[in-house]
Amino acid sequence: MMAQYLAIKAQHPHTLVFYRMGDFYELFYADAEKAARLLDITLTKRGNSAGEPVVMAGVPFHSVEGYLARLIKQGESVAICEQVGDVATSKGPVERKVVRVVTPGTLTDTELLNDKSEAILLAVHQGSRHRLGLAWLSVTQGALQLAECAADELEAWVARISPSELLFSADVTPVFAQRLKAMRSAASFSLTERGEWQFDSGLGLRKLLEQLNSATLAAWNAEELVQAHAAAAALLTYAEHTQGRALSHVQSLQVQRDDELIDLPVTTRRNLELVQTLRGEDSPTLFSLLDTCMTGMGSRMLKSWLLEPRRERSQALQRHDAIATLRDNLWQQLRASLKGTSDVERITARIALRQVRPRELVGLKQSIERAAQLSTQLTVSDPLLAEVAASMSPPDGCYTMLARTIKDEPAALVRDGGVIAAGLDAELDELRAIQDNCDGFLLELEVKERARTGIANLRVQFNKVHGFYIEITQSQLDKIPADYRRRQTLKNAERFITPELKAFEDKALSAQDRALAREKWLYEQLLDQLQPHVGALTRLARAMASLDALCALAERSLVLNWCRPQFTREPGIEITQGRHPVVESRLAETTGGSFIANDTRLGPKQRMQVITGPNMGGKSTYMRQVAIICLLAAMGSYVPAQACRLGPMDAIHTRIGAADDLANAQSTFMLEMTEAAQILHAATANSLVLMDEIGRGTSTFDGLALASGIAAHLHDKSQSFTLFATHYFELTEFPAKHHAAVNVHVSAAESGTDIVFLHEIQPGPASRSYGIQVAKLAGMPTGVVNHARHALTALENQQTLSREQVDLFEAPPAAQAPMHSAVEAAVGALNPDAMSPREALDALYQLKNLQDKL
Ligand SMILES: Nc1ncnc2c1ncn2[C@@H]1O[C@H](COP(=O)(O)OP(=O)(O)OP(=O)(O)O)[C@@H](O)[C@H]1O
Repeated sequence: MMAQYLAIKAQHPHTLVFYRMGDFYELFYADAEKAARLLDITLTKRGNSAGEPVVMAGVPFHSVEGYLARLIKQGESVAICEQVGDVATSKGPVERKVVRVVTPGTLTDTELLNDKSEAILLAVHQGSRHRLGLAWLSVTQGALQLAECAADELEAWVARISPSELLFSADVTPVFAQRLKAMRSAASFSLTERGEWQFDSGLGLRKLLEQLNSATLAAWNAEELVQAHAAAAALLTYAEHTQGRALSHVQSLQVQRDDELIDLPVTTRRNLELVQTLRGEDSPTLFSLLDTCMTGMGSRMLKSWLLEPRRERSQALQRHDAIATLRDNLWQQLRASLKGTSDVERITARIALRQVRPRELVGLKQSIERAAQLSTQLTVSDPLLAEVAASMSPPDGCYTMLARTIKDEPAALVRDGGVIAAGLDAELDELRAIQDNCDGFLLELEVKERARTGIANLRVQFNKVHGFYIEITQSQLDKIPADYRRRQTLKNAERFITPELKAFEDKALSAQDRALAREKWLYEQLLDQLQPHVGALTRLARAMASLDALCALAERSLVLNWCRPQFTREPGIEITQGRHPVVESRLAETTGGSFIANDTRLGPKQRMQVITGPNMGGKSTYMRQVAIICLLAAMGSYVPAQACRLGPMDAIHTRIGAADDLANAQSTFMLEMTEAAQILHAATANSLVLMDEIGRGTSTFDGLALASGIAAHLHDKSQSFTLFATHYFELTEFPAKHHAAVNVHVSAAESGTDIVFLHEIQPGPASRSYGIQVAKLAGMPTGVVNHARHALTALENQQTLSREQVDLFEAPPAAQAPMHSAVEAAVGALNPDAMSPREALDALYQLKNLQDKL
């Protein structure tokens, strides 16, 4: 047996092998030690193999899901090795085989998956010329996605795709491998290395065509993406390897191009608390507020809309139209029908993978019935809803097939029997009848034997271990007939069997085994018959999910009093009485206070607001609310405002104070500057940029100087729509010299030495900063507050005396032409890809000459 185990283990060296032995999955040697540590289970030693005791640990098979979940959460993968041979006929150890490999990115078990998020498997191929190929999919969703990007964009892509597991080739460069590891520690996905031969673009193209059952990828615009094909090869090979079969349900492909989506960098997702709070919790976030979906698939769809808003706005417009239609009462009826529907998307994937459980099929049957009901409720002219209704008409015959085949309340597992409905199969019905007649036969036999032996308390019974028997108490033993054979002795009784009872037992037990085998066979038949419907069921699932997400948005818009946004061709952001939805609902829940709504006007002539005002005044809230409103509109939702008109948008960038990133050895200031630099490089005239107190991580002068430089760059070069909150009063002079910038401030009122926040955005700069009043509010000891007041007066007096007029915004003197500019210009003109080795050598000599002349 150990030889068999070691052969299997050799094929799965990096995976924990769960080796089935009777009612347990056993782990051996290093696997056992690791599992004992991770799962806190007992390590034992048994027997001997190659002169050493075998170290092992085991988990009971019926509770394996819980253990798997814990291991996967810790980033481990597990190969499930089952007995596939027949125990009765096997000589030596029963044949065993790895039937599937459970890994973080390829989970399909409902128990192991989070309802509201996908487990995504991503393969990254390091191609030539700094191009990377990406391919990803969620096995339970069956939608393949491809993309190619420049090498330096990988972090942003990975952050957006948010994989649970990332595959990379064994031959990537060490620097690339290092980058992947850095990303892993930031986002906690597992990294899986695969043989380089699996990242083959020819293989990828073949596999994609096979999967899509097509002769070309032209229809998907994916023909040229050779690097992505290579990634797809590794992705599909690995996914098939883990499932132990081809993924027949993966029938759709989508190519993502980086200029199609509104760029939401990692920092933006974090700072806007889209799906996680800054503390890493699931709520309160924008998503937790939005997600009132009735089904897990609806929630997942909604999340993908939120995190992947498109620049092109026709889809968002369609959703706005659909929400407008649903708001007329329809949403309530529809949600009532959606309530309690099963996760058709995941069930369908599990049908394709032949892992589906009987009760899931009952759920599917009921959901198909609901879908039919929903599509009749959806007789509206709205194009998107009409499309949803059309996709929801159930595949022909599917419902009847399920209804005829599966019992209404089947057992949890096929191996337990009691799954297939009566009346489907005559043979099964007959085998079941034999078992059902059992009770009657036993009663009859009991009466007969009592009469024959004259033993009044004689009992005929059955138990799983000993089978059928006649039980006679000690005192009556002298009355037993000659044909009674002893089966078992108890303290006060003996158990016997007779030839007649034995014959019945054989028949009944074999009927039970045969019925079970027949049920398994019929179940497999059903899975075969369901396979052709997988495509239609996937469409139905996606339609239901979209409808659920749209209904949730309609419900939110009514309950939270949101309005329909308008899109304009002209650039600009015009929000009337906008609110921050999460802060607003938190306020209502906690203090019952009402949120102060604010207007925002940004356009070509007024691109930047310099925002000042006291701490706690509401600057961050205001800036975030603008970004959230833009994002909600772009995803197709209504928005928390009275009115809203938005021009085109390509990105939302945010630089908002963050804690030290100790894991990556970056100080607060370094992080602040890195993030700001990234924004300055990426932002365009159609981007929204939020800058919150930039420069505060260093000395006042350095910080102020940097902040003014950054503001000038955003105003003059990027020309982005910018909200720039600052505590540097000097910056309120910025708008005087920059025509497209204005001062606004959050209002506060003083009463005596205290301060009252009004949270209103008003034109003009703030008059002062109220830092000391806020510290007092925060419970700072009176001594410290008095000391600070005194020190502040002294500082202010000193500054007035020595104030020299410094023009912060004066353009720097034209930088002297650097010594090597001619060399730089020549280097800039080179195109290495287009040069022959000879030309490259000549160019090198020319450069050397140039430098000598300088
Ligand atoms: N418009 C508003 N209406 C009602 N309450 C608000 C509003 N804006 C902010 N608040 C409340 O004030 C608190 C502080 O807001 P916020 O963090 O935006 O202030 P801030 O000006 O950015 O402060 P700091 O400068 O210290 O970062 C919020 O948590 C919220 O409770």
